[in-house]
Amino acid sequence: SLLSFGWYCSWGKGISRFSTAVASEEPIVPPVQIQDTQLLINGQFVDAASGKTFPTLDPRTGEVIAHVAESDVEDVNLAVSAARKAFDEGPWPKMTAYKRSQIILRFADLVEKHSDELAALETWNNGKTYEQAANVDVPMLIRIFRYYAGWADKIHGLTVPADGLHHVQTLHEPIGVAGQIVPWNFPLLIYAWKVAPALACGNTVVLKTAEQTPLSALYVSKLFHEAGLPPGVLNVISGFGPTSGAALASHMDVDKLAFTGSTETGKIVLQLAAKSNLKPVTLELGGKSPFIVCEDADVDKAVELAHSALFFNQGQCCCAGSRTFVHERVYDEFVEKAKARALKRVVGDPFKKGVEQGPQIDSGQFKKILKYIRSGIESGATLESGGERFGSKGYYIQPTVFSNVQDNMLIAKDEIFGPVQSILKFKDLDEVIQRANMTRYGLAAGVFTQNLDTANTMMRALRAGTVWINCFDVFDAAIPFGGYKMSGQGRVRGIYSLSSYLQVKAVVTALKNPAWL
Ligand SMILES: NC(=O)c1ccc[n+]([C@@H]2O[C@H](COP(=O)([O-])OP(=O)(O)OC[C@H]3O[C@@H](n4cnc5c(N)ncnc54)[C@H](O)[C@@H]3O)[C@@H](O)[C@H]2O)c1
Repeated sequence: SLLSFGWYCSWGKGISRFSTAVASEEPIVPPVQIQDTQLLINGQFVDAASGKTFPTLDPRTGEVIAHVAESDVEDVNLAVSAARKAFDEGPWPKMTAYKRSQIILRFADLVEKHSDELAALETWNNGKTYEQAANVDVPMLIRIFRYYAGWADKIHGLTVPADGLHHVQTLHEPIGVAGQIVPWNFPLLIYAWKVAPALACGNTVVLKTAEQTPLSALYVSKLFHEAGLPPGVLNVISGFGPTSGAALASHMDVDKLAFTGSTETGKIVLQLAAKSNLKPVTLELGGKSPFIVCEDADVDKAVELAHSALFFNQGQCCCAGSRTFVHERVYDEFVEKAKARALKRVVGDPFKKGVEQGPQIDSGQFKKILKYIRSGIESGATLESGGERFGSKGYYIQPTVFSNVQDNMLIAKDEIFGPVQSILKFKDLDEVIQRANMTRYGLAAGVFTQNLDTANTMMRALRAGTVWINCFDVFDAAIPFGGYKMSGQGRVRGIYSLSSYLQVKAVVTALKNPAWL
């Protein structure tokens, strides 16, 4: 399907020229019309109650793509009451699980049909490469919805052998209205991680998109209604965190809150939930994940994986392998090759075939990343490649590699969320385990070794929600994902996500004659 876009290959020939000059070329015109810019409440697209809108920008240029309705407290109230009514009175939680799963499957089929447009919209609004949006983000969204559609009719309780004259059973019921707040780095993928399990379990949803990337969630949610989703079951609002997001987190009629974003905002929403109705909260937050290359690792493979572990999605991944620990025996070779690989990385218009890296999401992130790069230089790390903006337009940053990074430098401690690789040297396993764990985060870790004993030790010793061994960024629908420590609470994906969208009700019935229990 990539080749079906004539424009996609129209720049022709070599991609090498793009690695030096993006600014001199006009951005490729995305092959998609923007239709949905209002709030989706109770199955209808509506303006914000205030009539306010805000611009959503193209990260390639900083120019306005569209003006989008800006929700605030009043709109959140409307969306929550639509979701409440759909839960309390509507058909969704009461229909057979099989029927729910059929609607979700129909939705996945519709997304598949529209996947080219959807990928283009995601690239336009986010800056990620079209190749990634089309081959990773959209197919994964489809896969996640099909996976949870499969769960819908396999959720059931237990019969419990309690002491005494009682028949005891548990009912696994939907929790009610789920409030969901998502970030901008994987707008569609994180939408899927949140919406799919919530709906499969029979809940209703109010989802607030990130202010940088409101468009793709509106597009797919319209398709959901075409697939037969009853009105009010899935409400999608665009808007800002401190207004709309905070109103959702503190709403008395929201029964559960799921948040993905920064650790700082995670703390805020947890407080808002506690101060209002004590709604349970799941949090997927930031990370500073170690990627550990042991002395026996295949260096070429490790270089390539370490490169993609950090630079994938412009370095804007919560689980980015942002501390590359390399054993001293292979360190020099690794640094040379990591630098060479970064210098080869193709930066340019994300719609162009062969481009590996597009722009960062916005000017705030762009400036923050450049500041961290300056801090790396000032604190004495060795700048091996990159270090500056790329081109003169938009939010592109050169693939940047630092070696000689020390644990106490800011670039080794803070989540940079950009294309900046920090390479640190280590001597032995106990030392690297201790240093890898010396962080407030605990989202993921990568280990590169051919020694089974080393792998077994590391997988147990590393305090992280995911340990990838000789691989990285494997995001299957069935694999649970979440953080230790300040990287979050709870898990998304897989069977583990279901429990955060279910209540367990114990039903105890007195028995007259226990003989047949
Ligand atoms: N662990 C994961 O699965 C995962 C996945 C993706 C991103 N992330 C993290 O997300 C962060 C990047 O995303 P971001 O910059 O959009 O994060 P952010 O915390 O600034 O924003 C995330 C969402 O929270 C909303 N928000 C902001 N302030 C709020 C408030 N006071 N009340 C309620 N909602 C509020 C925003 O509008 C947005 O929708 C990174 O730290 C990254 O590691 C984590």
